[in-house]
Amino acid sequence: MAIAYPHVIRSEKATVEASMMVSTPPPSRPPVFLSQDELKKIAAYKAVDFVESGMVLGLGTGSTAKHAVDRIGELLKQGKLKNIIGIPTSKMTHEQALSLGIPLSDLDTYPVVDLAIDGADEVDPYMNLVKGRGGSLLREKMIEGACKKFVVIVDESKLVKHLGGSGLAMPVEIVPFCWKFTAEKLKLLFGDAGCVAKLRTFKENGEPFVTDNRNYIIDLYFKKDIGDLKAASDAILRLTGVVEHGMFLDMATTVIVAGELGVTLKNK
Ligand SMILES: O=C[C@H](O)[C@H](O)[C@H](O)COP(=O)(O)O
Repeated sequence: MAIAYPHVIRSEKATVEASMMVSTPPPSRPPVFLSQDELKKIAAYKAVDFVESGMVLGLGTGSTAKHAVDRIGELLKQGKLKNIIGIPTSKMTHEQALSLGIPLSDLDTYPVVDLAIDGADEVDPYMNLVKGRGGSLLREKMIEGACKKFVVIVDESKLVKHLGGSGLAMPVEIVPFCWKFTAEKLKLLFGDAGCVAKLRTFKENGEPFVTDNRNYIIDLYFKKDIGDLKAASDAILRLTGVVEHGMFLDMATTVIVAGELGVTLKNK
């Protein structure tokens, strides 16, 4: 069930409704228009409610997870959280957490993580995810795979009927050696789904995007549903040259979705 925000109006439809209200008496409290970033922040703050003092925390990467890390830093500063150990899922989050004074460690020292909070690029109805459009999928999968609880935070734009359904990238991290060869193999794996495989590059100079682990990313785009996700995952991982892919199957334990009607929590 959705937890509604009081006096919130969002979306084009709601904006029209709000503009029609001009000639009517103003409501006792004015409507609030929430941006996508504000929705991300709402989901992130809700997830931080699950954090308790003494926890070892997986710290996610991306614009949504950034709000959660900021919030954890704030609560530590206020003394409302104590003895937290953060395990960052990227160099970027590492820098952010350091700047906030969050004590950091790694999986070598803490092989079991109490809770991870992270965003996602797509979430299907079974809580399977696409991640890695920011390029951090390998460290994310290692850390989130070691968690007792993995809370995913998204705004409602991330919900899809099936993975790949947004028409946007499904990232695969590969070694740079003979990347064209690996990209071609990936494309051929999903020929039936009308797959396009593209090396991720920087728009400015066309240079390949390099991950925190010094690898490349091949972005897969599907015209059709790829079907059996477990079979797809196994097939990708069997290719020599592939390091990891961005499908996070059966890993999320909670998904928090912030939308125009409120926040929904789905647990496994
Ligand atoms: O590599 C990036 C991560 O998987 C992010 O968690 C994911 O791309 C979602 O990012 P955002 O919250 O910025 O949409």
